[in-house]
Amino acid sequence: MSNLLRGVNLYLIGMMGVGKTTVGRLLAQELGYGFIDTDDVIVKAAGKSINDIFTDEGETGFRQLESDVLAQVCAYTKLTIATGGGIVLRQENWSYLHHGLIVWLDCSVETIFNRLLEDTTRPLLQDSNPESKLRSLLQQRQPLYSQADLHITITQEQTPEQIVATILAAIPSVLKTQDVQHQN
Ligand SMILES: Nc1ncnc2c1ncn2[C@@H]1O[C@H](COP(=O)(O)OP(=O)(O)OP(=O)(O)O)[C@@H](O)[C@H]1O
Ligand SMILES: O=C(O)C1=C[C@@H](O)[C@@H](O)[C@H](O)C1
Ligand SMILES: [Mg+2]
Repeated sequence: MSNLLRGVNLYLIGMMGVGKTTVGRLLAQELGYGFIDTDDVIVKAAGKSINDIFTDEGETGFRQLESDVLAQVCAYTKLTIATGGGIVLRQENWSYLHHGLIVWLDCSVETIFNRLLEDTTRPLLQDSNPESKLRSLLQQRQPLYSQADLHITITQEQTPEQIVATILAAIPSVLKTQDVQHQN
């Protein structure tokens, strides 16, 4: 599989909890690519948790760190990059994302809500009504996520391995479109 993308980076975007980190790690193995998670890089660089970054520097401070990390990461090749759920919010980030192939992982709010019920590491979900917060975030972000090259809809039952197989099977169709575009 290592030749499938010819070294072009693959960016996973989508709502928090959809599985970008989980799927991205496996996908990188299948592609023979390195794996990077922008949230992890931010936490290491800042020396504190995402919750603490939001508390100390606000969402604006976090988004700046996120853009800085993305700008650095996109200088490399042969990477699968799991992004944070809000990476799509800043327009400048799109110029970095478009260096690679962008895959939107999409699933229902119910699935995300069930997965993150006990999880306190997503500051934007520390809300009196996290399910409604998820719905409004998705409504706001859907037009942005839909700018991805590939839209992969996943069901609650699909395993990470099955999702990886679905993505790998869909990649050639997108590459063909891009090749055709280059010829025109
Ligand atoms: N296909 C799956 N089936 C069952 N559980 C899953 C699946 N994918 C991810 N999970 C679980 O859902 C939770 C969230 O997954 P993950 O951290 O990969 O999401 P994410 O998209 O990276 O979220 P964030 O944007 O917050 O980083 C984790 O507990 C993970 O184990
Ligand atoms: O959806 C979001 O805005 C976020 C998702 C996570 O990946 C983290 O980047 C952070 O919790 C913010
Ligand atoms: Mg993640």
